[in-house]
Amino acid sequence: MVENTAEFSPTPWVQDQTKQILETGTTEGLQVLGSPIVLLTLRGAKSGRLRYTPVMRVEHEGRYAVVASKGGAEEHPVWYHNIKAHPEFTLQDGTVTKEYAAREVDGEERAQWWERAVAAFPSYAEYQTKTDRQIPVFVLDPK
Ligand SMILES: C[C@H](OP(=O)(O)OC[C@@H](O)[C@@H](O)[C@@H](O)Cn1c2nc(=O)[nH]c(=O)c-2cc2ccc(O)cc21)C(=O)N[C@@H](CCC(=O)N[C@@H](CCC(=O)O)C(=O)O)C(=O)O
Repeated sequence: MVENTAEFSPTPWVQDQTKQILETGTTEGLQVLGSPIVLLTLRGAKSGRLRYTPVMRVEHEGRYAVVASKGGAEEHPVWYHNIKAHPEFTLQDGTVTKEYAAREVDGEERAQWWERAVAAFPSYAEYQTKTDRQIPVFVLDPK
């Protein structure tokens, strides 16, 4: 089945940022509260459809972290399940799109990447105070 595009988020502001990335060809200049973002293209856990999912840019030496914060909501974002079901996907940073393999991290490795995530987007620390849910962190290794 040839897919020429993925689906957009039903959330208007998220859809707008995604469309801006596709129209300009870059994530450059797009921010949330002053911090840069990147664009994931994930495969739905149940539908198998491709879905554009922008997240904050957390990068260190060519690897990225993706934080399933959903603003500190009580439940994980739905896309958390998409990554668990299909951990290999593309991430676009600037004009560059590459394949990564994601793995959920815990313990010392999670602590290290959580520190990097909060440095990149300080609101993550506030989101974690809003919920008893431990906000999942995925590390993306280049394929
Ligand atoms: C509303 C729902 O959203 P969600 O997946 O819960 O994700 C909520 C948000 O996290 C998501 O919009 C993020 O992109 C928001 N967001 C961030 N969200 C974060 O959690 N962390 C971030 O760092 C982050 C940064 C960010 C930056 C820019 C921006 O525009 C948005 C940003 C959604 O998109 N539902 C769709 C898709 C549902 C889906 O993926 N279905 C799966 C099944 C999933 C299952 O197994 O249940 C399928 O297709 O098979 C729908 O209802 O049609």
